[in-house]
Amino acid sequence: MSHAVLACEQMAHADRWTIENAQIPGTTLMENAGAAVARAVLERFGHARRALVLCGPGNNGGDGYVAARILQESGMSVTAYAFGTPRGGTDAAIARSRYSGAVEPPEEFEPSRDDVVVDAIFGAGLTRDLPERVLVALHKARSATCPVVAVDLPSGVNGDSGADLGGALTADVTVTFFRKKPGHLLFPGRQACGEVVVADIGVRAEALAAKPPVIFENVPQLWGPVLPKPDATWHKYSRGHAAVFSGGKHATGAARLAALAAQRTGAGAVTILGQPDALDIHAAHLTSIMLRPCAPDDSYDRLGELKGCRACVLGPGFGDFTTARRLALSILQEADRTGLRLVLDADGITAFASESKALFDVAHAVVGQALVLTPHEGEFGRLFPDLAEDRSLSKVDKAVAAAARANAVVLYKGPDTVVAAPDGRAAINTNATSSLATAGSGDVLSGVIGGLVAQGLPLWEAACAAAWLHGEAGGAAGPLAVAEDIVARIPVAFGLLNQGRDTRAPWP
Ligand SMILES: NC(=O)C1=CN([C@@H]2O[C@H](COP(=O)(O)OP(=O)(O)OC[C@H]3O[C@@H](n4cnc5c(N)ncnc54)[C@H](OP(=O)(O)O)[C@@H]3O)[C@@H](O)[C@H]2O)[C@@H](O)CC1
Ligand SMILES: Nc1ncnc2c1ncn2[C@@H]1O[C@H](COP(=O)(O)OP(=O)(O)O)[C@@H](O)[C@H]1O
Ligand SMILES: [K+]
Repeated sequence: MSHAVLACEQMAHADRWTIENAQIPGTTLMENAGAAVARAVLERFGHARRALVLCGPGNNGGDGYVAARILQESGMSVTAYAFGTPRGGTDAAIARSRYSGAVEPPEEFEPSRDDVVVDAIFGAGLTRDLPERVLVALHKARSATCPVVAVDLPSGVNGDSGADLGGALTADVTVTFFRKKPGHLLFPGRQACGEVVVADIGVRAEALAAKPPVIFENVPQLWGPVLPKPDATWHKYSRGHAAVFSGGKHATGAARLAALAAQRTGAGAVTILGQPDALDIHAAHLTSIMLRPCAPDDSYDRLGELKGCRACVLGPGFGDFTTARRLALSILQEADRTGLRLVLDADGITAFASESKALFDVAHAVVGQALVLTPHEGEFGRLFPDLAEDRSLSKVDKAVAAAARANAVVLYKGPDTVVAAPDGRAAINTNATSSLATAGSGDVLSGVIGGLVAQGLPLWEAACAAAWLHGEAGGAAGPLAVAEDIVARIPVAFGLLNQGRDTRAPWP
């Protein structure tokens, strides 16, 4: 199955391309779409007393009328409810005319618990808030607590952003066509969709050749091929050396979590840099991680003394904004010479809240890329306030714009983490669990990224892989996981990949 995700506009283009170039009529695509919806209803809710099909005026409603016809032919008791009339001559009007069963006005819609509701009011063509009569019907369906099958998207969910324009139902199943859209993966859309079934309706993949997709669901196919492969000639430094900057003596835990995570991710050597009193605390907790003193006014050249160090993590528990800015800027200024890459997280991001231009300027001066930013919602707003506030942008749009502005890979955290690259690629992570919502979990993630970058992974792939592994480890650690448990499960997550046992995301 393809893991490309299409914007609604790209989907409409693929539909048109298929109709024009593959000579497949729009009515055939609609037949196939409606048949896929009917199949989902029959497979899951074929025992329902009645199928009540809510049909809008556009092609989404057209799919609904096709499904209504097929459900009726299969012996179910079916009633359609018309929310507007398809324009004459459209595919939807043809679908409407081929359905010979009952069509009632919305006011007649009275669902009960034993029914199944098919929501085919609006899909990709949703342009404005839902009209009152639609809201009333959706409210009735919600109150009836009957199962809901949504066509393409629950009506009210924006296919590009996942925003709920108001009142969308929470479906049990959403049947979409050809490829997923961002709205299926971004919250709150993801929650409204329930299980997402992607149906092949005959739309041709060649339709995407001229402009290949740049948004993906974050699955191992994206980055599996660049994961480090064991090599018999390895030594610890050639495997990859990562450095983590520690906070002061009362804030050492975050750096320790990041360092342990980098180590569990496969970095052959990990060093924590910090002030001597902080290192004393680390020394009491750590064995195989190296410690190296580094005073606030030390030149960053100390990093140059770290053999083969390719990645450093700056920010978790760091506390000192002035030093964070000085270190980050000097690491980036020297990045072309040293090859060192910077994962800037937490306090390292906040340190640039009112001085982001200085960071972006040095990041742009690097040949290639040297910076990964890992903001959560609050940190994102500190670095990119205008993007954060722009309600016309989806989370993917925001992350992509931020990545281009900062010349950085931006991993925008949350239950629907988006990883964007300056060239416009974006992956939406779906392999995560709410057990990751625990203090220190983000520190673990920055360490996983640092560990993968230290092993030579390109930055976007490293961040995507890290989001996936972090989610997998969090899942393995269970609902009451604490950050230490997530670190401990990273090898389990890796093992799953290496053994190709992950059935949700087939290994290439
Ligand atoms: N060949 C294809 O393309 C295929 C497409 N397929 C299916 O088509 C769906 C997309 O179809 P679509 O473009 O017709 O949009 P759709 O979601 O039905 O809504 C448009 C209608 O609703 C109206 N309207 C919108 N918002 C409104 C609001 N808030 N309140 C009130 N009215 C509102 C809008 O009116 P207008 O804005 O023009 O005034 C227009 O009349 C897609 O999701 C998939 O299910 C499949 O069959 C496979 C083949
Ligand atoms: N409900 C959730 N579902 C999935 N992932 C989550 C959820 N809540 C938080 N996360 C993930 O957990 C991590 C939390 O990071 P962060 O907010 O920086 O925490 P901390 O600063 O305490 O380490 C992020 O990777 C985020 O994407
Ligand atoms: K719908």
